[in-house]
Amino acid sequence: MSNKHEKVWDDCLSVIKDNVTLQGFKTWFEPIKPVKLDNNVLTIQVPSQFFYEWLEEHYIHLLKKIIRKELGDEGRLEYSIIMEGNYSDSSPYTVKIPTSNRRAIKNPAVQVPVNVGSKQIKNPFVIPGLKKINVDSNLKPNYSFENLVEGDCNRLARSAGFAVAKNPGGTAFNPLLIYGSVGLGKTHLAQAIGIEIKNRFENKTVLYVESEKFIHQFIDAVKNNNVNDFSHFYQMIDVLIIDDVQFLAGKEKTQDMFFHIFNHLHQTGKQIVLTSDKAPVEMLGMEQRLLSRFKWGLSADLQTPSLETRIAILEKKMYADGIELPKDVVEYLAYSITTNIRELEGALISLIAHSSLNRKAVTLDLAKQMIDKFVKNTAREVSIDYIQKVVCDYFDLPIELLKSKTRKREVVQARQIAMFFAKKMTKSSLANIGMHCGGKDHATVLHACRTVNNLQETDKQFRKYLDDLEKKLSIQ
Ligand SMILES: Nc1ncnc2c1ncn2[C@@H]1O[C@H](COP(=O)(O)OP(=O)(O)OP(=O)(O)O)[C@@H](O)[C@H]1O
Repeated sequence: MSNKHEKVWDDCLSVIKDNVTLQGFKTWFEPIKPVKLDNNVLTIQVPSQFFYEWLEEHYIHLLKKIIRKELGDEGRLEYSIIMEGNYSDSSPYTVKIPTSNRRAIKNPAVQVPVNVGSKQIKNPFVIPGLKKINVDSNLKPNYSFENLVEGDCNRLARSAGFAVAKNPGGTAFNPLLIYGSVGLGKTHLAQAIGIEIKNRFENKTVLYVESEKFIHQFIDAVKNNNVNDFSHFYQMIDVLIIDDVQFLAGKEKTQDMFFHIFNHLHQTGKQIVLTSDKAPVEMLGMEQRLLSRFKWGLSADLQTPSLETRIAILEKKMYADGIELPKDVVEYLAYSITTNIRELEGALISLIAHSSLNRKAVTLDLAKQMIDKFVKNTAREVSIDYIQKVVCDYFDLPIELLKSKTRKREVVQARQIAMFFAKKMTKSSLANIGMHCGGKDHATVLHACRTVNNLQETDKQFRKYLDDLEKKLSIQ
């Protein structure tokens, strides 16, 4: 016949089983051993301090309820924690904390002495680094799939991400590596996957972590002899999202640890999502065995968005924030900032802030002043598209005509002017300019530039057109 403490714990387990997922039960309750029952205090033995913290963070209410039910209002629970590397040792240390004492965990400054044989340990609840991990809370609700505008630039990565979210760990895209240059939406997409998984599979543990944080947690774990807890923690995750994995380059020990975590997760059918600013082939300082694993799944890149996608992103953002702006301002922003969506959003925000602080309406002129300052330090030139748009607006012509092969006089002149400014204000080759302007060759562009130069010397009205247009196009 089992002892009283075993019987009580058995009864507790049968209630717990009905209230947690099977996976949660296996992971967090099966390893627990009841130790004793004294004066309505049930002591249970848990495999590590981290394990104890986890129970307190995630199952406190359930445990309290059950203990009260089993042992009455005076019932309490105490943990006996097995020290690191001592799993089956019979000399665990006991944390004399009832389940209701959460202060010790929430506030690391609280000193709680714990007896370990004759030694006193202070702050047994603080596992530097690990303390800061808050599973599931690292997902920002705004970074959802709904808010991620789809375009040619991200179609593959986005749909692979969505497939992963529908079936985490169950597709060939494991790991899913999303790469691309700065500010193109890697974090947004990686988080969208996490959010979608949480929406679809409530019980899955999703963790988003920046690689730098992972590195620091690991360093702290080494310093504090908590490496087992660290790896145990990461091996429990169902969906591990590591952002900016390129920062692991050159960090051999961390890569080693990550390699083991990766293998464990992959073998147990867990999903891994990685982001990087480089393709795997370009990641110098990364161990070969890790690189080859990165290539097991799918590497999908994010490209710079097209003009239409940039406009759609701005419109989505404005809609979400309840902002309305004149169409030409939105277009100007999208035309001006081409390679970084974060900058594009930043420009929009500064513009709105500036206009509301100074109580000025947002006009194209204001946008120009602001944006030109905003992107001063980034390599920037007006695009051929923008020049064509401004020229067509000025002459009130549809842009399609300018891009067509028509030889109507007024269209030819506008086209030549657009070519002239494109040559003057962009680094595009003559051939490229020609291609944008009705599929002309480089000689036609050269001819256009000469014609415009000649006309501005001889025709006053024509020179006025050029001055007006130059002002509109100018970057201060
Ligand atoms: N397709 C998109 N639709 C809507 N917003 C987007 C899109 N792509 C990026 N963004 C927005 O652009 C901003 C920058 O994106 P994010 O931080 O994900 O870029 P990143 O590639 O991770 O950058 P970094 O390389 O600096 O880490 C975010 O506010 C994000 O919401």
